[in-house]
Amino acid sequence: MDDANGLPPRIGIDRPGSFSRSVFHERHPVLIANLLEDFPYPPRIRAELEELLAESLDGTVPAEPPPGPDTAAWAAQLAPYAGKPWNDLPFLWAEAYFYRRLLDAVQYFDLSSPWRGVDPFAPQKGRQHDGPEMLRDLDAYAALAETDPAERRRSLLHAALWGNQADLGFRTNNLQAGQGESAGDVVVDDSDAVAELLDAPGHAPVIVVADNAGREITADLALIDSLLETGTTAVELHLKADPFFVSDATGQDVLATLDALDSIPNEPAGTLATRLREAIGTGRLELRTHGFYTLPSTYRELPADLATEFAAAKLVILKGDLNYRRLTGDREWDPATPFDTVASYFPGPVAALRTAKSDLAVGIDPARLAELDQDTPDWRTSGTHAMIQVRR
Ligand SMILES: O=P(O)(O)OC[C@@]1(O)O[C@H](CO)[C@@H](O)[C@@H]1O
Repeated sequence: MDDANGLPPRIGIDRPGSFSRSVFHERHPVLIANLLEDFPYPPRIRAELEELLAESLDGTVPAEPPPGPDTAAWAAQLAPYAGKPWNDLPFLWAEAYFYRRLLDAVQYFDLSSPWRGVDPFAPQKGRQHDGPEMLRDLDAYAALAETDPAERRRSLLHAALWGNQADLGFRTNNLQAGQGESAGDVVVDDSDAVAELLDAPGHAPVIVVADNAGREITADLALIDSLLETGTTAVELHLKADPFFVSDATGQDVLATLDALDSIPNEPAGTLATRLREAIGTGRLELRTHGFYTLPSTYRELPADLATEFAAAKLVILKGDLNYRRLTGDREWDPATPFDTVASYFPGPVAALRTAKSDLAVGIDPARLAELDQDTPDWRTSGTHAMIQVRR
């Protein structure tokens, strides 16, 4: 246990052979190479990206916060880490800081730059919109049209779960083409508890904290439409304010998804887009964002305004691996630790929907854990195993 707070130590990036270290040493070089291929960046930006990569592999953290609208928040974040080797940083903190510095390198917040506001990951996200996998997802969606609404909601909950497999940061150098494109093994499935919470009386909103753009946000939007159809009064969809972790969804990405749904020759997809636009127009679906989501903080450090909203919600649905890491603090938990215990501090009922893509796991039955570790040793990081976990 970590002395200071009675929690396990935070996962680091220093251990040779660890997944977290491979993200920096194997995945990030590919990520930077992809950016340099996708954009005709000028020499200054190219150099900044390469310098950031080199610094993150064996440099130290500078004291100056990156300039931009969130400089004050980053100044506070940097205080304990300035001057330290990147190698000594907690994984979650280091990754969030890497993505923030990447935005700085591509002049995303620079008011005097023509590159201001250009999402460096837009080409990668956009390629998902009319790809064969998306078309297949939407055919599967269309096939649900005649299903009973409660049954459809259940199917769409699982579609939203597996949509998380389509994370582009993860695909940078993990999945081979054709691998991991279908539902795999749901290690924990608390979907009945999700349904009970959704069907509880009352008009409090359901909050969906989004993860990735493309196929995942498409599945999330289909789920949200189904929530609104089955009695949920209002839904808030919480998005990233700025590009983050390659494919994390912003408001811009939601709009691009609605346009993509309209342009695909699939009638149920088109009518889904129409209903979603109406729901946004009437306020039943509210698109939201908050600076918290692009900081390295965990959900234990929720700002007061978000904590109040979460406490008042009927249910908060946290999508994806990064939200799971933030919920659990990205710590070296014994995987058998009950989810209820780990998430006990959360201000209201919470459901985590996540495909496992990092070393972290909690709430796993010990017998099942032994079986998984024996039969599929890479189950925690391969994206082939998933969980729906609930704390009421
Ligand atoms: O939140 P997501 O999209 O499900 O996953 C985020 C992710 O790609 O980022 C980390 C490595 O970059 C991994 O923990 C995880 O696989």
